[in-house]
Amino acid sequence: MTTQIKICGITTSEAMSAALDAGATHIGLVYFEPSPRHIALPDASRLRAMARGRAKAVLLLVNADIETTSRAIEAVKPDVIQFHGNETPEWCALVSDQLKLEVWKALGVKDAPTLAKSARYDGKVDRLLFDAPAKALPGGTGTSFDWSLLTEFDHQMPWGLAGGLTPDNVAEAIRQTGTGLVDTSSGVESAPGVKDEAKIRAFCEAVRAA
Ligand SMILES: O=C(O)c1ccccc1NCC(=O)[C@H](O)[C@H](O)COP(=O)(O)O
Repeated sequence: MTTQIKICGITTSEAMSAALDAGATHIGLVYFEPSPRHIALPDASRLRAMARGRAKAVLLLVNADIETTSRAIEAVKPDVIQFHGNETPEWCALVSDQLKLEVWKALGVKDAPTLAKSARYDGKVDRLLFDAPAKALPGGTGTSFDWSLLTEFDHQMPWGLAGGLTPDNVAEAIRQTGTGLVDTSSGVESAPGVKDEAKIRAFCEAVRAA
């Protein structure tokens, strides 16, 4: 099975071109001001247009209110909304039903009980994205969690793996977890928020070789 690749936190057309040319299947655009990867809506819309027909555009929001959520979706017209805060299953389902968008929910995995709680989202979202627990920010932390928790988990719905993935460890992550989608941000950067085109290429090559 081909592993899907999400390169998250794209903020420039150069990084977008590098990710698309390297074969990313999903591009993440972060709309969350505290993040070093935050992007204004007009820029997100312009980058989103570059991805059209080549990769799915994933718009990330964190605990955004209804007005912000609607405004961001209207401006960017993403293929997928990724909720990366404390959004409830009911909120995710509402957005999915009303806006007819693919909805993902990211969850920070601390231990087996926190993973078990992800069942609340079964049937309410299209995919769960298992990430490292929040630090100063809820995502883009550059840290991994204990992948063995996933191998023991009874997955009931599509899911992906995020958190500290790099060109050097992604093959092992795929081997250990059997994930069908990997997501990286810090692991393909030279500094927080600055994407490194060579690392993007290396990451995608490592996934295909896994
Ligand atoms: O990337 C961010 O700055 C960010 C900030 C707030 C919420 C989510 C954020 N990123 C979400 C992602 O999907 C990242 O790719 C994921 O958390 C993995 O990040 P990393 O560990 O840096 O590879």
